[in-house]
Amino acid sequence: MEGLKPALPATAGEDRQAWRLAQVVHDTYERSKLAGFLYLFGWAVVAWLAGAQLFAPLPTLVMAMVFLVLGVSRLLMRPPPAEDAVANRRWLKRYALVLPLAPLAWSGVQGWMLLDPRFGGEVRMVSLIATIGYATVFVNVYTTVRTFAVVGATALFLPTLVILWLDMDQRALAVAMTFYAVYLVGALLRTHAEYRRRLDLDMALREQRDLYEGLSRTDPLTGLCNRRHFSERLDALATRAHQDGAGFCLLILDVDHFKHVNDRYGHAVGDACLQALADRLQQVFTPPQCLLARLGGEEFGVLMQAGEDEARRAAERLRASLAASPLVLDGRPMGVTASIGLGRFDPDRHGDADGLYRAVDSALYAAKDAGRDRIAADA
Ligand SMILES: Nc1nc2c(ncn2[C@@H]2O[C@H](COP(=O)(O)OP(=O)(O)OP(=O)(O)O)[C@@H](O)[C@H]2O)c(=O)[nH]1
Repeated sequence: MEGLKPALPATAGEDRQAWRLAQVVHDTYERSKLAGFLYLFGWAVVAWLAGAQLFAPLPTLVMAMVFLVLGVSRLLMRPPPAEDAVANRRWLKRYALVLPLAPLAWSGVQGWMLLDPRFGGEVRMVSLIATIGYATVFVNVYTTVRTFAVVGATALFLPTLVILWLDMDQRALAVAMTFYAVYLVGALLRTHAEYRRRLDLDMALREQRDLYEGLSRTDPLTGLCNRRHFSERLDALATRAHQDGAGFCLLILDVDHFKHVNDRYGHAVGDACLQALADRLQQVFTPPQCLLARLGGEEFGVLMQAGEDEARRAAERLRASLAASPLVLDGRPMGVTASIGLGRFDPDRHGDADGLYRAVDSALYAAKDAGRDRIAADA
């Protein structure tokens, strides 16, 4: 059975961290899930251009299979549920091992193409352009985690750079590629910083939304739910009761002669009294079984996922507690009593949430008429 916990306004620090982690995991997966197949495509193009399937059929096929398997393994590594921070952390660690494998394998075939004259100058040039392209994609796409981008781009670029620098005939290319590598480092730092800023902004917006959502449901004086949220939950419970017969009770509590408190001690003391009463109510009607709200003035409502007997016992506990020990305001005792109306939702009799509310309100008035400080049930 779904609990009746009130929605909390603020996002806790731990929750914030988990959200951020889940976002990084989600973005990393979405950006990279198909990129692994780019290497397979690149290899198919250069191998076909060079006719590698004719002069080295087995290595050509093996490398194609390697790129295929690495592409599929990325695709299959679906992220865990966002709320499971431990699983998300584990996923990132495992992904950090899988992600650089494809660039590393590409680096291997790139080295082969540079060192084996059968590939020819044109194919070498195409493969170098592909290497530059892959490294550029890496620093732009995997900036979700800076280490991913650094390790991937290094795996792609470094072996090629070393081979080019060692070959006296390729010095011009080596210089050009080195300049590009330096540019990539700058681009990586910038895109990573931009990604972090975007996450910060998303987080701030999410917190603002949570805050306003929380405020729109909360009574500012007592911190309990407000009438609007209470009515929504009451409607939802009544609708569900029609569907699956899940029973629940409504209690409406009204402080007796509250006007006297205000008249005698002033409005500020009256406010403190309502706050102290809200605290006392929370000791008796606890979530997730109960949802508590201030309906307005000195009137409170309780939704309780329980039968009528249990609701009546809880109401009696509250009434007895108020009678036995006064509220304490600033160290001073303040004795108040309350009248309580209660009723269990009966779809046939009440029809809908409004029907139940009217019936319980009548029970409350009956309790007032009968002398206050008592509980009356909807007949
Ligand atoms: N301090 C304070 N008083 C409030 C607030 N809202 C309503 N009240 C007061 O609550 C009192 C309600 O008075 P009545 O409706 O006559 O009810 P009562 O005096 O409790 O009498 P019974 O309900 O018949 O037992 C009024 O004096 C209102 O001014 C509030 O937010 N703070």
